[in-house]
Amino acid sequence: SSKPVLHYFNARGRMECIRWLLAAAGVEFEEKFIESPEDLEKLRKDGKLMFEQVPMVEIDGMTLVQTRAILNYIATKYDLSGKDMKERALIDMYAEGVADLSEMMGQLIVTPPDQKEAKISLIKDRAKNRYLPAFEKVLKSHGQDYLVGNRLSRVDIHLLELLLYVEEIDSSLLAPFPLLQALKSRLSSLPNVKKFLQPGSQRKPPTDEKALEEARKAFKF
Ligand SMILES: N[C@@H](CCC(=O)N[C@@H](CS(=O)(=O)O)C(=O)NCC(=O)O)C(=O)O
Repeated sequence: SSKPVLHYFNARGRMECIRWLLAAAGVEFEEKFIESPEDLEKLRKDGKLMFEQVPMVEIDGMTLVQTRAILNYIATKYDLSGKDMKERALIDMYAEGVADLSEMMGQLIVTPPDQKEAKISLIKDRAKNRYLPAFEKVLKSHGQDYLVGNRLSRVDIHLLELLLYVEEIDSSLLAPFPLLQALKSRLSSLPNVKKFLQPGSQRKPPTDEKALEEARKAFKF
């Protein structure tokens, strides 16, 4: 089928931002879930995983791995990476900031219980005092509806995804940031995003111990 095919386990992990970007671009995609070590081994043996790892996306005749490379390809293809070099530089800069906080949050699920509390308070501190203020300031600086170039780009989608994760941890964290709250509701009502936010879409729930167990089984970590 001409639809992209996403290979990953049935959870958020590193693939969720790719699901978000495709959905926001209005691109239908298929998913092949890795549910056992054999599933992963087969992909490896078939030479589909350049670094023996997933996420892997089959798109336009290519077998892409490396999350950022996949995101870059999708963003460029669907005109979500700015109109020129300077917009692209801002988009990349902001997207890396989103990725840094997302990475901290993504590690929570594999943080030993005795370190979880400390990790959560560090994440809340970074969100409240470093990352969210930085994005609020960008919106305040230009008064536009999107972070870059006054039109939708990949970083709006990445930030929306992050804001939802921040709220999952502590819904009061967005309270000091009215422009981020407004961005969140504007983006959430874009038709493609609204659809992805509905129950029954390919958006994944928070990773619970069960999903982690599944991944551990398949990845033997
Ligand atoms: N830099 C890679 C890292 C990918 C990665 O570490 N994948 C893990 C799975 S997960 O961390 O995304 O859940 C993997 O395949 N691990 C198996 C292995 O490295 O042998 C990316 O961004 O895609």
